Amino acid sequence: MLLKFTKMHGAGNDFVVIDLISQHCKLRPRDIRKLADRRFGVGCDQVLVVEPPGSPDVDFRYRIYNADGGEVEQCGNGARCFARFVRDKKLTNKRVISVQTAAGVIELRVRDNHRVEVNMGAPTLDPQQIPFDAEQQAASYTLDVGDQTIELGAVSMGNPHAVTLVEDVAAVDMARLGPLLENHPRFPQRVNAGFMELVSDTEIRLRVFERGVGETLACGTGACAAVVYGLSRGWLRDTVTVNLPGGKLSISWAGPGQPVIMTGPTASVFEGTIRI
Ligand SMILES: N[C@H](CCC[C@H](N)C(=O)O)C(=O)O
Repeated sequence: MLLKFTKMHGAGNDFVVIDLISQHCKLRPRDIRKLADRRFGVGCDQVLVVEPPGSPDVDFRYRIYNADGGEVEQCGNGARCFARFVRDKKLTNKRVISVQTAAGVIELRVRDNHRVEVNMGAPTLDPQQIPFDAEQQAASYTLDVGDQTIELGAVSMGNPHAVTLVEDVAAVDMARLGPLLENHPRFPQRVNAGFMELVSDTEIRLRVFERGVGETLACGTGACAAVVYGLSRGWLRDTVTVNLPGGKLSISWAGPGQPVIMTGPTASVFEGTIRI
């Protein structure tokens, strides 16, 4: 079957976006892996699938698949690109769009110059919800990772994140530490591994080794998790600029029980069709 797609990115975190409202096909994990393959397919970090709403009180449902073919709960950069996609494709003309994801309903607000603000919902720090194996919830945890002991924060934005404070993100041995953390046995559903460097109490640098993908140029939920951890530790204020290798995101959080608000760019790069 020939499948139409749109190639997009949010701060360099790239996506193949597929409208399964006007097209009808069943995407198996091997189809996702082919779409995401940078040589045998289109190439992307995640595949985003647009579906009709499952209930009358949301505008759309969107499914998120990592490059390894696994479906995941949440994708911050993807949510922004989703909002741009459904408006570019005239599937809606709303500027405030509610979307059902596997982690719950999120609200997208389209701002000027293709920027989108996303209410990502409230973070979870309860280890059982993340999930993360720990006796009890704590401000940080120490983990044996390879031949190192690493202190990190554990946060869920609907998907699991481990955040480590470092002096210099450029010096992180991502190729070695990333996979060790992603597959650490104390994260039973694996984890996205973020490395955060403090620039000031309102600015950080961040690199993320994403579950199911590897290092990406940006990770929206990772940026949210890093700010939640940094603010919880008293290192950050309530609105933070997050500098990622692919671009900048603005993250705001008013504290426990409050939603995290992420604002950032979207880009639509090309359209195509692929034989699946
Ligand atoms: N790799 C993530 C999903 C995509 C998250 C990221 N691309 C974002 O922008 O939030 C996971 O397995 O939970």
